[in-house]
Amino acid sequence: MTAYLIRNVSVVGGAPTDLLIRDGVVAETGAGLTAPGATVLDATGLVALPGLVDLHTHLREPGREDAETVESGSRAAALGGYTAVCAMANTSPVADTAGVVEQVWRLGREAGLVDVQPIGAVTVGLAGERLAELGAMADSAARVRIFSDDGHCVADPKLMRRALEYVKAFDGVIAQHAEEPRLTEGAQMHEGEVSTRLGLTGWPAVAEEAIIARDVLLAEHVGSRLHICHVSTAGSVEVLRHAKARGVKVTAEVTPHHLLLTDEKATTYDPVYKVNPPLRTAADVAALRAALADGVIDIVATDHAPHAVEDKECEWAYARPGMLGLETALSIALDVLGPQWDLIAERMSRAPARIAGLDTHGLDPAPGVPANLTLVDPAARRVIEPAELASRSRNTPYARMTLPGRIVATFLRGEPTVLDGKAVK
Ligand SMILES: NC(=O)N[C@@H](CC(=O)O)C(=O)O
Repeated sequence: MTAYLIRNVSVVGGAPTDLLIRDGVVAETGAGLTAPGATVLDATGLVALPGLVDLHTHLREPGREDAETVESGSRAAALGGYTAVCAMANTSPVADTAGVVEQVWRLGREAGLVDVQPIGAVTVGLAGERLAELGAMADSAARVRIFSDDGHCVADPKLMRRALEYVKAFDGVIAQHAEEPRLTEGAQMHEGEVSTRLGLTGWPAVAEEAIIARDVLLAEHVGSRLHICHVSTAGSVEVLRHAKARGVKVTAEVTPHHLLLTDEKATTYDPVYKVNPPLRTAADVAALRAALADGVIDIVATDHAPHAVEDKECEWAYARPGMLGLETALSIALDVLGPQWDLIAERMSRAPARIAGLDTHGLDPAPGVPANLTLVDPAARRVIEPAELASRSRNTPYARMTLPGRIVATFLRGEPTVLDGKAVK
């Protein structure tokens, strides 16, 4: 194994120091280290963060390998500074059995670019009718701890209650896609002034808020862990604030796009801006940013949702919802939060690792810690060119935008997956 001596790096925003990486761990830190035989990287001006952890990634394999594979999504993740991603269950077949989650887990190991932690479906086929084999997925080689029907809401309150009760046995968590389906029938975008102007059927904020309110009460009642996917409204933030003040075991994520973009984008009729939940108003964006800063929202999760060209470059009504996220998330966080490195490390690495139970991730670089880390150049600016992305899909909402920050290197267990801003394999 090659040793790496990273010179003059700011660890999570601290004073510059050297980091020696050897045998998969951070072996030493301090000024002026020497290490004969080590590969030296001059990291002057760079910031080292614990490798980012994405709690919400769609890798599309099995089933839609034309849009993404475990390998292409893993490469996109590494280039985005990630060392672990949690793969959503809405594949084809659905990841609702030990066999499918083990397949995804094994493909992740073979790609070897990030740790791929499969998420299991809550209900068979995401159909919302009966519970999937949660225990078998938990006991499988993939050791599933997060369960989600993401893309669909677990709408039946009795099933949701049973799922919450069931996963307590292995400290699991139910990640809810909060969308009351009766309130979003035919919805095309956020329900509000813009949808009225465009004459498009709206997805009202209350469809999200009502499910979150119900589920925090259920989680409190049964004493279970609940996680809320892609929170998108100011009202949801208030419900979560209330629940957390009561001591409910609830965590929540926000996506980069909900921190930056608004429903005004729909006026372009460009389906790249169609996403679920939809882009909301500027007031929602402001509330989400404040909640991310004060901790009511625990983490940034990408909801990386690759889609093939034919599913995106069509009329708005026929386009699939979803946006790419892995290769741009850190830049959006930097844009929105500024160089608050400790906050970025907390919201994009430490907290998601804790929620997912990934105990070798989310640890600040320090002696003895597994060398899962990323080096960021905060001064760099880059223009997003869809054709240059590692994802198999092209549906980024940031095409040709200039964004701050660049991932220079990523290390997974001491081996570089990205060097000089390029994937190593
Ligand atoms: N977030 C999205 O817009 N899309 C997700 C699933 C979903 O939540 O609809 C996808 O899998 O494409």
